[in-house]
Amino acid sequence: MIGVIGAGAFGTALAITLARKGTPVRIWARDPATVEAINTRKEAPRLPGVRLPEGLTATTDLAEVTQAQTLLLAVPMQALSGMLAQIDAPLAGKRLVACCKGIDLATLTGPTAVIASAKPEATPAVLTGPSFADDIARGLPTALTLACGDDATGAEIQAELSGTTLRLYRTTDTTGAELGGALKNVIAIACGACIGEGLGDSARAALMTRGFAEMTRLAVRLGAQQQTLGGLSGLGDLALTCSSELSRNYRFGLALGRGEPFDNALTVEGVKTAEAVTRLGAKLGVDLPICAMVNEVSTGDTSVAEAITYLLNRPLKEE
Ligand SMILES: NC(=O)C1=CN([C@@H]2O[C@H](COP(=O)(O)OP(=O)(O)OC[C@H]3O[C@@H](n4cnc5c(N)ncnc54)[C@H](O)[C@@H]3O)[C@@H](O)[C@H]2O)C=CC1
Ligand SMILES: O=C(CO)COP(=O)(O)O
Repeated sequence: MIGVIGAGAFGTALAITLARKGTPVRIWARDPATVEAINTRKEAPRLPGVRLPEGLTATTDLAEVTQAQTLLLAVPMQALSGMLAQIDAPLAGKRLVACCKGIDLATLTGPTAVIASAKPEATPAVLTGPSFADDIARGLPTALTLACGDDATGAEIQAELSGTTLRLYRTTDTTGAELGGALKNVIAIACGACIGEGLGDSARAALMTRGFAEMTRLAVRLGAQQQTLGGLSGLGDLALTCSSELSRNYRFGLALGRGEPFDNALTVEGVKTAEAVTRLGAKLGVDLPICAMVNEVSTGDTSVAEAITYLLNRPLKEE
C-alpha cells in the first residue's frame, strides 16, 4: 500500500495512476465530503470527469494512511510543516516523498529540509517535474524527477512509483530538484504577466531564459548541481509552466497583466515562493531581479509595466 496525504489535484492524480497499475492506495483528505465523493461516487472533486479506479480509497483518519511505508505528501508547500506536525505515528524507516513545489516561508528551506527537521527518523524525498495533474489522471505520458539523498532508497521509490505512463528519473540532488520546481512557478507568473500585458512572445522567451539564469544562480549557490537545473525538474517544468494556460501560476500572471481578478481559492505556489526567494537572495547576496519584481507585482507594490521598465533598464551586463 502507498499512502497519499492531501486529496487535491496532484495527490489524487498520483493516487489514480498508482491504483491503475494495481498498487493499493489510501488517500487522506481533511474534508469528509471529499472522502465521501472518492469512496462512494468514485469521483475526485479536484479532477472533474475522471472516474477513479478500484484500489483507491480515502479516509479522514491519518493513522490509516501513515501505516504505509511510502507516503506521498501532496499538500501545498506552506501547509507541509503543519501537516507533518499532525502525524504522531512513528515514521522510522518510512519514505516521505514531498510532492509540493515551493519554499517554506518560516524557515526559507525546501520540502526535504522541512521533512528532515520534523521527522528526522524518516527518509525524505521529492517528486517534481513537468506534469499537470489532469494529464497524469488521464493516463497521458509524463516524465518526472524523483530526488532522494539516499540513492538506494531513491531507486526503490523510483521503481515503486513508475508505471507505463509515468516515468521517473532519479537524482540525489534534492536541492537542485526542489529549487527548480519552486522557482519555475515564479518565472511562470512573470511570463503570464508579460503575455497578459501584451508584451509578446519575444519578451516571454527573454524572461524564461533570464529566469532560468536566476534559478541556476540561486540553486548552485545553495549547493545544487548545475546539470539538475537543466533536467525535468528545472528546464522541463519551466518550459511547461511558462507556456500553458493549464498552469495556475501562468494564469495568475495573465490576470495580473490584464488587470483582471483571480480566484484566490486556487493554489498558486509562485506567490509565496517569490517572497521566500527574494528574502533568500537578499540574505545570500544572490541577484534575482525577475523574482523580486514578481514578488512586488504579486503584492501590488509595483505594476507590471513598472516592473518591465525596471528590468529593461538595469545596468548592461555579460550574459
Ligand atoms: N496540480 C498540478 O498539476 C500539480 C501540482 N503540484 C504541486 O502539488 C502541490 C499541491 O497542489 P494541488 O494538488 O494542485 O493543489 P490543490 O489546491 O488541488 O489541493 C491542495 C490540497 O491540500 C489540502 N490542503 C490545503 N491546505 C492544507 C492544510 N493546511 N492542511 C492539510 N491539507 C491542506 C487541500 O484540502 C487540498 O486537498 C503544490 O505544491 C503544487 O505545486 C505539482 C505538480 C503538478
Ligand atoms: O507544477 C505544475 C506543472 O508541472 C502545475 O503548475 P501550476 O501549479 O502552475 O498549475
